[in-house]
Amino acid sequence: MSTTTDFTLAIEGLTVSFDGFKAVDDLNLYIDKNELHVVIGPNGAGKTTVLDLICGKTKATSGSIKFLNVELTKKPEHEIVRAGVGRKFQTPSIYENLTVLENLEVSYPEGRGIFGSLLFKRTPKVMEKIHEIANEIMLDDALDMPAGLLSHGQKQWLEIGMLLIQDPQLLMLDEPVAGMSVKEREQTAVLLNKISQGRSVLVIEHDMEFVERIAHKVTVLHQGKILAAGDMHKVQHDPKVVEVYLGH
Ligand SMILES: Nc1ncnc2c1ncn2[C@@H]1O[C@H](COP(=O)(O)OP(=O)(O)OP(=O)(O)O)[C@@H](O)[C@H]1O
Repeated sequence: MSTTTDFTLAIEGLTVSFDGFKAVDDLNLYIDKNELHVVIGPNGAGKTTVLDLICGKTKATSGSIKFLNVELTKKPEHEIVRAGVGRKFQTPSIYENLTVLENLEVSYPEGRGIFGSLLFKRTPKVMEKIHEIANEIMLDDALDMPAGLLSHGQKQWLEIGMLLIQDPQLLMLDEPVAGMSVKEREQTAVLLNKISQGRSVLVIEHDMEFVERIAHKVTVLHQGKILAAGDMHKVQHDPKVVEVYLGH
């Protein structure tokens, strides 16, 4: 049996109040290495707030977030990123005027962002990593293309690549397939499956067909609390989940 210390992410008793309103209320959530965990739930359930708490954008009122056994709740956002937590927001934040290759290059840990990259050397090690990631995100044929010309789905993959190149141990994605075509959704499912190998992935998603394809475990949030948790089959057939979420 796993103990708390074996988990990549162990959240216990996590609570945040906004003017007395508990957006997240005494949450416990554990994610293993190689696990792709999906959080679902109705609008306003607290899903985005959980990601905000993990990445340090919002500070917890009480409770604990342990990442690889290190307490995150008191750390500033940049230290949490450096510790190995990557987060992708819904709208991609890529550099549209730079090529795919340059976008990956500026995201390389020693690239130090867009200004540092002026002094940055394209060593064989860096180029190898860029090609490896480009291949993984299905953009190896588009390396010299300005990112602004990519399709919506490809822009999302590029941003995932920009996180992967930093080799995070926990990757968090907020509605990764919103606005994607059917084919892009299928390709994204394969991609997420691949990138969960060797790390932990936490996804917020509303598209249940997609959740069914990717989730190893599902947590259903409702009014800041866990309504149900377990594998997809279990939560899908939970009468409480059907009542507040899936039945609508
Ligand atoms: N900084 C904040 N100040 C005040 N209230 C907030 C703040 N952040 C979130 N909330 C409230 O907390 C609740 C949970 O919001 P959250 O965005 O986490 O829900 P969600 O499950 O992600 O919803 P959706 O599916 O619509 O994105 C909402 O009622 C929201 O208005």
